[in-house]
Amino acid sequence: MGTAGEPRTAQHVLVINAGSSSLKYQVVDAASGTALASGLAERVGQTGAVGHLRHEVGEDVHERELPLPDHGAAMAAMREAFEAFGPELASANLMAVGHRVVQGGPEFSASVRIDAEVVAAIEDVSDLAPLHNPPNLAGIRAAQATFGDLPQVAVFDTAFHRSMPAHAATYALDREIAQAHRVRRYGAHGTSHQYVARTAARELGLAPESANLIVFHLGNGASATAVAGGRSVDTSMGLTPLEGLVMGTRTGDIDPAVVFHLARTAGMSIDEIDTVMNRRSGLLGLAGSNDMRDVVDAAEHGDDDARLALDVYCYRLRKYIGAYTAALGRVDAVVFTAGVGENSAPVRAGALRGLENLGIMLDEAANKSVRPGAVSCISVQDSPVTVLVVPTNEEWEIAREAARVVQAI
Ligand SMILES: Nc1ncnc2c1ncn2[C@@H]1O[C@H](COP(=O)(O)OP(=O)(O)O)[C@@H](O)[C@H]1O
Ligand SMILES: CC(=O)OP(=O)(O)O
Ligand SMILES: [Mg+2]
Repeated sequence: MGTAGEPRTAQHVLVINAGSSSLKYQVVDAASGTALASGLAERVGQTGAVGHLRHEVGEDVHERELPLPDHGAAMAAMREAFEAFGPELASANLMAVGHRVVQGGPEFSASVRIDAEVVAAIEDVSDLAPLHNPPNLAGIRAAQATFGDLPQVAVFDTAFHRSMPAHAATYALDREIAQAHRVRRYGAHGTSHQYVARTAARELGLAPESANLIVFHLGNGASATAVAGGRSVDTSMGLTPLEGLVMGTRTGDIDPAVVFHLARTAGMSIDEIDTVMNRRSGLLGLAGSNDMRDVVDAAEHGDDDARLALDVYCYRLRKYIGAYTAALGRVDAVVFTAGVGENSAPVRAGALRGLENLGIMLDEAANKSVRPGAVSCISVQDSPVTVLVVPTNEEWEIAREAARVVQAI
């Protein structure tokens, strides 16, 4: 993160990422990526829990407990924190509010200025990202009420993946049913994949239009994207962010018949199965924690459940490397990003184990000495496929998109 107190330009964007029980925010200079302030409101709308707000300006951290019954209250608390601790949030030095929106559906292939029609369209596709879009919309409404004088821009997780060819986006499901209900692969994390792909191409000395990459965004949610010539040509998340890789609490790929089986033989309702597969599975379901640090630690101390969870997680990554190598034909680099991808050497090593025949040769020492926050090359010098760790910066990408949309108007 950069420092406060730099000269004010007209490039400052307030970036909002509203999750189901949280509100993350940053004021970012779209031109430089410098974050002037950032914060996190947690336990939003959780009955019986007291909310928590953490507001950071440079080195200063301000924390506070207070009731946060909804995203409107979180937005108000954020505004109070800016008033008390800075920086000033006047429209004179803020050009836009940029919102992360996970699902843009078939409608949106690029970022847009938010108006009533856009809000209605985001609402219309909420059933395609039931865990993500409703809180994203709550964040938009709260920001409109609080910062009505500023342009608001929606930046969609799905937009980068709209370039996917039909053969990657189409499920072999009854065509009429699929069309009637807009069932196809949409993907997610596109803002991160786009930022990381561009940064990786630069690191490789390639023009973005000529880089072929396999990008792994491994956070709490996790996804892989095959990037050909700078464009997404396949991605592991599908209709919703449940498909694909093993995640903190989500199953990723699973036989859909598991749903019928649990409904018929365990008597579980669709909502119960949804909750199990989205919130109680993945690393949490296999090893008792959704935090990869706990899982690696337990595995290293001989815990068999954690060992298996780690093996399942890494094996899934290896399978996607094989699949996307076939999809791309030529791979310039495999790229790791987000919380797990940037920080976990054992996961990166596990994902790349035994792939020398695909031209992927890890430098074990470089893998173990990756500096947090820096772009690193972790393959041996003559590895045909380069392996990179690239810190993601979704907030900067959202700020750039918001600035671009506002300047184009
Ligand atoms: N040193 C580390 N080793 C392994 N995993 C880590 C480390 N630091 C963070 N993580 C993982 O990163 C995850 C969060 O990643 P992040 O990209 O911040 O996710 P999200 O944006 O989805 O909340 C945590 O759940 C944790 O498992
Ligand atoms: C789409 C998605 O999974 O997002 P997150 O990783 O923020 O949960
Ligand atoms: Mg994230």
